[in-house]
Amino acid sequence: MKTVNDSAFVPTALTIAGNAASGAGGLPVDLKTFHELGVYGMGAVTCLVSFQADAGWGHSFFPIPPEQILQQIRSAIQIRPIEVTKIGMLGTVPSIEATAEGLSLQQWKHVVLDPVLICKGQEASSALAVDQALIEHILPSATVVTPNLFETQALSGRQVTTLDELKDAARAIGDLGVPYVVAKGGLGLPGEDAVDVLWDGSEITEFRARKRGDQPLNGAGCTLAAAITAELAKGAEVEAAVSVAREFVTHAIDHRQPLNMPNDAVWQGGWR
Ligand SMILES: Nc1ncnc2c1ncn2[C@@H]1O[C@H](COP(=O)(O)OP(=O)(O)O)[C@@H](O)[C@H]1O
Ligand SMILES: Cc1ncc(COP(=O)(O)O)c(C=O)c1O
Repeated sequence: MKTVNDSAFVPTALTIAGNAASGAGGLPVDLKTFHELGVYGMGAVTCLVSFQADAGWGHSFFPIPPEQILQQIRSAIQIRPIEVTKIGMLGTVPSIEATAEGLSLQQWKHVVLDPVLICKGQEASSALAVDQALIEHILPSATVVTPNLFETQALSGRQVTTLDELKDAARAIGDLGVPYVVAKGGLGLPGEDAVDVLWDGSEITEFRARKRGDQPLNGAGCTLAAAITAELAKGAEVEAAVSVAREFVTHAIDHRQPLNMPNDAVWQGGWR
């Protein structure tokens, strides 16, 4: 590896995620977040997502061939040393298998899994096969997993309607073998605050922010997981990384941008 100027060297993170043409989900969100937090971002695209304005904003989903997903991961780790990766939408079972093979090419300090099962508004039944394959092939490599309320229920097999149930579900997901679980209550639990919980195998820590409005925001979940990834790439411990990421996503929500789509997009710019 060439090193020209060590003081200019910035930490690196790899995102393995889908591209949302809106710029408000997946790989573009991750790279914007990495950049804003001072991390050199690299990317392997797993699928292409676009939205059809003339068809009720339905999703159009196109998977990248599995061998190309593997090739991108191999290429990224050959180009620059990477210790930390974030996994977003994989979308299909073959894509999940290719990603697992890519992960097995080297040791990772942290693998942050945002277990995106479906896009906001997509048919819930399509999540089932993906859910099982993620548990089987990716979860064993993950050091941190960041499920939203829907994904928390899917991964834990429990209904979650209260904060106590969210904590129990986070513990249950930890029992699947993931060292750190960040279960996001977000807008889905009652109360004035959006509450997330971190389960580290022995303690629960709560992270709260006043709810900003009552509409979901495109890119909030990706931004949170990408910010955790960036902080871990800079050497933070997991709890400190989640704390910064919570502040960062709240900033991005406060700077939301309107889209010609049902929900606004978060915007990461202007952070500190
Ligand atoms: N309206 C909101 N106000 C404040 N925080 C929010 C709001 N919506 C989501 N969050 C926070 O943003 C992050 C992403 O949450 P969420 O939208 O539930 O994830 P996802 O995008 O994966 O569904 C979490 O930290 C959640 O608590
Ligand atoms: C490619 C891709 N990844 C991830 C997501 C999830 O994004 P969010 O951060 O809004 O949960 C979406 C949603 O549209 C997407 O299209």
